[in-house]
Amino acid sequence: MVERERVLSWLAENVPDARLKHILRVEQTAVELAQHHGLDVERAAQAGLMHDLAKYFKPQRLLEMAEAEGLEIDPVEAAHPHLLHAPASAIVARDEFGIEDEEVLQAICDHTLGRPGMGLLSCVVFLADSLEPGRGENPELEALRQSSLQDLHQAVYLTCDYSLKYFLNTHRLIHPRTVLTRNWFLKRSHPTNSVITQGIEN
Ligand SMILES: Nc1ncnc2c1ncn2[C@@H]1O[C@H](COP(=O)(O)OP(=O)(O)O)[C@@H](O)[C@H]1O
Repeated sequence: MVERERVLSWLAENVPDARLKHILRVEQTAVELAQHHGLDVERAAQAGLMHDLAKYFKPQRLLEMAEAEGLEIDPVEAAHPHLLHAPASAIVARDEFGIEDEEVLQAICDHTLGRPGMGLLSCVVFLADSLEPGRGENPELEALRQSSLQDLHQAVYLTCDYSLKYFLNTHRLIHPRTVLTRNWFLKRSHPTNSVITQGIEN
């Protein structure tokens, strides 16, 4: 088990204070969600604490790490290497802190874009990152927080919808994996609803 103190002192050197506070809120939110849903609290805390290790790495460094790891780089990642901070954080967790738990590493890797079929620990960290209290208070966020307590799968696609609306409204490039994640969890949540799963034909 990695010493939390060692991760915290590494973070203090590598991310600004405001980000450290966000990270601690993500850790706490991930713990609460894991407790609520009967998941492994220790692993949720570990992934939450380490999800943004590489958040402040420079674009060139992120690209080099992704290439060295043999990761496929999507055109949106090539345009915005910052998106690679998620897989890069998993690499740091493994190489700097010796994390070997594949589920923890995967949850760190998928915290920004999700992934179709991702496991419940990944869902918890993905949701904790988007919904931790510092993300603000508005009726939509409050509804997402409620949803995350009721049904993790539903909360994932609703949170993707929330992010996608923001990206559309602000005219940003959208990484296709957010759409794939959203569709997978939407279908998973409504398997028999043909309007949702097949589209509206008329
Ligand atoms: N699906 C996506 N497509 C394009 N950009 C995205 C997508 N998801 C997140 N981003 C962008 O990537 C950056 C990192 O996202 P995130 O890890 O959620 O950041 P933060 O924790 O700083 O809010 C942000 O600048 C965000 O706008």
